[in-house]
Amino acid sequence: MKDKCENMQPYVILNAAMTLDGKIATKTGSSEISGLEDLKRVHELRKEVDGIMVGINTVLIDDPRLTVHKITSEKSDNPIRVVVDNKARTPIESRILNDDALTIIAVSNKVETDNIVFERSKALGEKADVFYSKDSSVNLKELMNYLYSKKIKTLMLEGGSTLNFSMLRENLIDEIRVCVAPMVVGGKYAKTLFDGDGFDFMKEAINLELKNSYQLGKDLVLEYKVL
Ligand SMILES: NC(=O)C1=CN([C@@H]2O[C@H](COP(=O)(O)OP(=O)(O)OC[C@H]3O[C@@H](n4cnc5c(N)ncnc54)[C@H](O)[C@@H]3O)[C@@H](O)[C@H]2O)C=CC1
Ligand SMILES: Nc1nc(O)c(N)c(N[C@@H]2O[C@H](COP(=O)(O)O)[C@@H](O)[C@H]2O)n1
Repeated sequence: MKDKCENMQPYVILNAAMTLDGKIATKTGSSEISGLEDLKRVHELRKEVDGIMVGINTVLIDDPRLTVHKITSEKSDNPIRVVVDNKARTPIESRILNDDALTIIAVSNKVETDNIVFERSKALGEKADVFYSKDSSVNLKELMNYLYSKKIKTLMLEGGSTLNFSMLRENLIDEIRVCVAPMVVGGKYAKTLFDGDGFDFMKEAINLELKNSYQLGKDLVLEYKVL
């Protein structure tokens, strides 16, 4: 993986699993999509990177560990975990705050005006490193520079769809690796690989180049470079 030292930003790989109809979770938040072989691939990637990042909704819905636990590993293999969490809503008892790895919680400038957010960020500071953004929604470029300064040279982005789109729109994603499972769930309220506001016109679309594709068990893995 290349070092993006010229921008002082980590090299970012978005990894996700989706159904053939592009959903990364059902409308109720159920998201067990990858087969066992793909989960092993995901954990090999977690072992390879310096950091792993998710949005706060993913923490609230999945309570993920974001450690390397589906393959043989040691604690030192776990990447630094990062949560993009405007209002410091990460529950203190959540698994992402356990002792398995360091965690960084990125909060917005709401800590300056909202006392409850300030108190929550202070409590989170007991268990994690808190990054304070200057903007009302975490400034992702600023955050990438901060993560790079913390020696995170490679970062795995693990969703959800809102954060995925913000990172894509800000041109912060270098690669997309997606597992397409042979299932269809439908539903206009089910999360897709990229949600957020979306673009208005096709000419604004982010272009990709397919670099690799292969079958893993029943799943298909597609690897793209973001152009
Ligand atoms: N199948 C898969 O590979 C994966 C599925 N998921 C699923 O995705 C769903 C959660 O996705 P979402 O609801 O879209 O939430 P999300 O996990 O993307 O979190 C979005 C939230 O992050 C916060 N945020 C702060 N600054 C932000 C910024 N600059 N840009 C964007 N967000 C910012 C906001 O509060 C925003 O609402 C869950 O159901 C989870 O299971 C999540 C990861 C992987
Ligand atoms: N690659 C992949 N395949 C799936 O089927 C998934 N549901 C996910 N979800 C991501 O993994 C997180 C759970 O991590 P832990 O096992 O608890 O460490 C979940 O929050 C999503 O980010 N990914």
